[in-house]
Amino acid sequence: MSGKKLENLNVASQETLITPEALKQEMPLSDTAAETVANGRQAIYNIMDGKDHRLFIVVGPCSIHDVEAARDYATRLKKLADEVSDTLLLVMRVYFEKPRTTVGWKGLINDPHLNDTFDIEQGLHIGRRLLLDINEMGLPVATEALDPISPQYLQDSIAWSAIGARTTESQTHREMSSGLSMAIGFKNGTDGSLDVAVNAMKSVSHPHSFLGIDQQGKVAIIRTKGNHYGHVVLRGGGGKPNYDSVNVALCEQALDKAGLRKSIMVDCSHANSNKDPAIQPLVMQDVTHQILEGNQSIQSLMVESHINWGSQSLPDDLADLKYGVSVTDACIDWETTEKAIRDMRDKLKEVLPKRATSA
Ligand SMILES: O=C[C@H](O)[C@H](O)COP(=O)(O)O
Ligand SMILES: C=C(OP(=O)(O)O)C(=O)O
Repeated sequence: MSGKKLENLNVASQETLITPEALKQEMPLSDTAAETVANGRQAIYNIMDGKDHRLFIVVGPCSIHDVEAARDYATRLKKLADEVSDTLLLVMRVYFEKPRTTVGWKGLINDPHLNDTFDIEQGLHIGRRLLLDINEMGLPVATEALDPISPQYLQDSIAWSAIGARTTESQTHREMSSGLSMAIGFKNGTDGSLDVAVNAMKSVSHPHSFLGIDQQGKVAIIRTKGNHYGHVVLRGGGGKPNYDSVNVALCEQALDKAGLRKSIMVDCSHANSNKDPAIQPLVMQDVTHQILEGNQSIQSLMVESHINWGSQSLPDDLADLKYGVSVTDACIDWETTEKAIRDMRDKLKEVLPKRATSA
């Protein structure tokens, strides 16, 4: 046997993490919270199957960095969700894992103290506590499934998941999604390509076998049944939006050709807003107009919204952080969110119950 060290040459250290089972024993879902998750998932399935006339809207901060502000936001959103529930199903965007173009803060689970200490075990605890509390309020939750291990710790409390533009083409993420227990939205690529999302939907509906971990944290072969509730998320890309009626029609054609469900989510942010939050309400208005004009395939929207407008860089002294302002992409503020959602509800209230979806 060679004495040469050949592995882990670039690994600085390794630590064993709490198991998914132990975290869930410490922080179990209450009956009320479990009901919120199950009802939220079923309502989304019903919308996608054309059995529920409502639109679902994934709305909330680009990322969660302050759990108190997230609870404040959830309390406001729950009130609004109840008010518009005859027309819109509001699901709170609770994103803990941020895919970065190059480097940057990777979210609350990876670095919960926002200071490069990467206390992932604490991040899982803080994240799970928040998910339980929001579900306890009766508000269903949406997140991005980025890390292939973390779902075993958190996905029992999630009603809808996204695969991001940077990972829709990744086999690992498609395999994982084929086993997730909720509807999954696949973003088009950052260059605007739709093919990657269409291919992801094909892949995810099939069973897969791959490496993962079980509830005891042991490496396992995971064998999945396939997920039949994949759908496309149009987020724009390559410097161009794709929420307009021409791009939506092209997307419908591509889905039709591939024999896939014609269920489209429009992401009002990212390349569809050129990352300018002021554009998001305009995208919402455009989508409303498309539905009034007879569109049948847009079943959901995504909106990046926080308590206060815009974004901030992480300051050297965290005491300088502004309350309720995103530390990743810029968001619309709460007043604008309420207004845009109420406008949408008022305009679609009579029309949606009469709409025959094509999904
Ligand atoms: O939604 C958030 C960002 O658009 C995404 O995580 C990429 O961020 P970055 O380009 O700032 O790294
Ligand atoms: C990273 C995100 O979006 P995208 O994958 O579309 O860039 C997001 O929604 O937070």
